[in-house]
Amino acid sequence: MADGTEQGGVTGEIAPLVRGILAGLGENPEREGLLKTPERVEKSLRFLTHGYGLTVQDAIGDALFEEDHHNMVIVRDIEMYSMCEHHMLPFFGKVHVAYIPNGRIVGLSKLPRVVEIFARRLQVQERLTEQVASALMDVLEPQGVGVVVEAAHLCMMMRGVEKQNSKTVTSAMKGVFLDDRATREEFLRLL
Ligand SMILES: Nc1nc2c(ncn2[C@@H]2O[C@H](COP(=O)(O)OP(=O)(O)OP(=O)(O)O)[C@@H](O)[C@H]2O)c(=O)[nH]1
Ligand SMILES: [Zn+2]
Repeated sequence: MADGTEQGGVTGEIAPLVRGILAGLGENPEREGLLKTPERVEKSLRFLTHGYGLTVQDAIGDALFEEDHHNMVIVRDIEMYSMCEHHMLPFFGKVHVAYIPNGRIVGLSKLPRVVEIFARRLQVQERLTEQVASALMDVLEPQGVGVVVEAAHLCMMMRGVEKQNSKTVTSAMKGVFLDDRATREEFLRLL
C-alpha cells in the first residue's frame, strides 16, 4: 500500500538461513554484493508477509457509517501482490470487491486494506479470494459480498509450465451475490 514502507522487525531469524541458501547456490555470501543480502531478504520477506500481523478489525477501525444505501458499491482494480505458498514466488494482479450494504457502509479505503491483510502472506489465490469475501461478510454484515481476483503467477511464468499470458480468475460470492443471479450478473457486468 502507498504507506507500506518495509516494516516488520528484522529479528535476525531469517538472515542466517538466507546466507545458507546463498552458499547452497554455490555463491560466496562474503563477496561485497551479497554481504547485506541476507538482512535485505529478511526485511523484504517480513514486509511481503506483514498481513499475518494485521486484523480486519484493526484495518476497518470505526470507519463504519450508518447509511440507508441499498445499492451495490464496487471498488475495482485494486492492485494486489501476494506470494504463492508452493514456490514462494509472487502472484499479482487485480482484486474487485463489491458489497450491498444493509444499513451501514464502510470507508472505501478499508476495502483495499482488507485485501492487503490477506494478500500479504503466503497464499493460494482461491483462499485469498474467499478470505476477503468472508471477512467483509463478518464485519459489514451486508446483504452480500462479491470478490473477483485476476492474477498472474510468476511460478507459472518464469519457471514450471512457463506460460506468459495466462491469467487465473477466482471469485467468491456471498449472500445476495450467491443467491440472486441478477445481482451477480450486475457485478460481473460492471467489472
Ligand atoms: N490452486 C492454486 N495452485 C497454485 C497457486 N499458486 C501456485 N499453484 C500451483 O501449485 C502447484 C504445485 O504443484 P506441484 O506439482 O506440487 O509443484 P511443481 O512440481 O513445482 O509444479 P509445476 O509448477 O507444475 O512445475 C502448481 O500446479 C502451481 O501452479 C494458487 O494460488 N492456487
Ligand atoms: Zn507457485
